Amino acid sequence: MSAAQNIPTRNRDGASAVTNSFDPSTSPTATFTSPSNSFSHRASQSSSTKQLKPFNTQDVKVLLLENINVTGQDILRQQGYQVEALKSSLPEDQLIEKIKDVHVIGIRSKTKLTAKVLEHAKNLIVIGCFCIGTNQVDLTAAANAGIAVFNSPFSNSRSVAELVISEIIALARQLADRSMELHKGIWNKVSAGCWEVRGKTLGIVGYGHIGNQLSVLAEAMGMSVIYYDVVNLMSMGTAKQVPTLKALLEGADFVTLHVPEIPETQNMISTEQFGYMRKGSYLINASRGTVVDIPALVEAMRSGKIAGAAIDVYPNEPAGNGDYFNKELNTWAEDLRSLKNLILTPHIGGSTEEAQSAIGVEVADALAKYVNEGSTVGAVNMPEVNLRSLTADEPNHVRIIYIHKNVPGVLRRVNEVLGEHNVDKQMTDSRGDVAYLMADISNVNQRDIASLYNSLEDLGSRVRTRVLY
Ligand SMILES: NC(=O)C1=CN([C@@H]2O[C@H](COP(=O)(O)OP(=O)(O)OC[C@H]3O[C@@H](n4cnc5c(N)ncnc54)[C@H](O)[C@@H]3O)[C@@H](O)[C@H]2O)C=CC1
Ligand SMILES: O=C(O)CCC(=O)C(=O)O
Repeated sequence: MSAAQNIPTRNRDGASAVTNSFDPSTSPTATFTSPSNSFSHRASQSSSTKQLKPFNTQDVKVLLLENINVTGQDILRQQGYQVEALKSSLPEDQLIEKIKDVHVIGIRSKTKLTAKVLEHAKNLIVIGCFCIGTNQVDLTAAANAGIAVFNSPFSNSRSVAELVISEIIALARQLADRSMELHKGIWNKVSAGCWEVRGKTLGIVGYGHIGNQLSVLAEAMGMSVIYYDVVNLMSMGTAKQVPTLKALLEGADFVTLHVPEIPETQNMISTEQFGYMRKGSYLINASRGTVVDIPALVEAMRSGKIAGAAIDVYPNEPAGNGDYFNKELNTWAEDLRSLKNLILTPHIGGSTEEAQSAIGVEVADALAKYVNEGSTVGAVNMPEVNLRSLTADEPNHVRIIYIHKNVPGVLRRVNEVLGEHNVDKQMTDSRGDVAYLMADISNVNQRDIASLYNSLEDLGSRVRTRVLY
């Protein structure tokens, strides 16, 4: 039995459709019985045109890790899916065991969905990253296995920007040190080395969603803003783009990093770059832990070159709350903990009620739309393909999703199969090695569905076939 055969598909009589759901030859009646059964009982009442809910949604198994917001959990449960939600991430061996069984997985930044883990995810059709970053997922391995990946591209950008603004002032005033001292009962009223931020220059590396927000907020506090980005961008306010990272480091009092984790940003700030920074300047990293060479930062702070830093992200982060942040996890953890004017936060840039609630809704909606209707709009590793939802006025329609290798001649062969029927509408697109085809076919009976599915599965180019509605 192929991997795709364990994906839930339409079941018109409410019987379980997960096991062997796409194998009409072994179990035709388990999946496609009672064609006369009306769709209307599953039609959504919320829109003026009733939209169909496909197959038995209660057969869809969802695993949510890392304390996904209740807004997202609720949306997925309302679809009827079986949702298991855990508070923390899972170590690789446990993840491999759990992922074997599920059709949908939701994660945040800590769960590593590597090619090795995905190899075991035989039933998985979609991954939801309830965050911005998708570096924790092997996007190519996922696409090649026909697994779509969604994220939330900007729901927590404002939260990160506000955290960084608070850190700029806190670092300039050595706020964390004064607070820690007083917690220990020590009164230490000092002004030496403490500054206003008004009139200082903020250097933003990576002028995307977060960098933009930050730019506006910093100027409102009277700061000048310069930024460095690999693409030419429109400046917010009076911010100025500089041509090189070196120029930014030489020109800024505060440097803040907002780039993705990609090979080019690995150790982007190391000994050489600290060398370019102004004496007494500050560094903030709320992007990804691998962007800063931490031993080089420790050295730059010990030498007095860098007057303070705020670090929110680390190359290795604990799986959940309560776990230790120590040298077993990152060899230099104790060095960081010993430094003055160094704000350490546990990857909370996007951790606000507003951001988490918005992300929950955005990603859960995208997952449901993908599972139920096959829409890849917003996917980060697949071409964007969508057709309007089928309605209750269109009985005996099926939607075919055919994810296939992007090689010559496939569409001709697929259309030979589909051409036996009335293709109402069809859309196809490719991205890299993978192509995605969606077609709505009318007046299809049960036997047709079985034969359509088997014919598409038999084509050598197949990555994954799904039949919806
Ligand atoms: N600490 C936290 O909780 C959070 C961390 N993040 C991290 O922040 C990163 C940035 O987020 P957004 O601003 O939303 O991303 P974005 O994609 O909107 O912007 C990133 C910018 O970096 C630029 N860039 C890429 N490579 C570069 C390079 N080598 N040098 C200079 N610029 C480069 C891009 O052109 C783009 O303009 C995310 O990828 C994520 O890793 C995001 C949200 C929360
Ligand atoms: O809140 C999280 O778990 C991750 C935030 C983050 O780093 C992101 O959105 O990329």
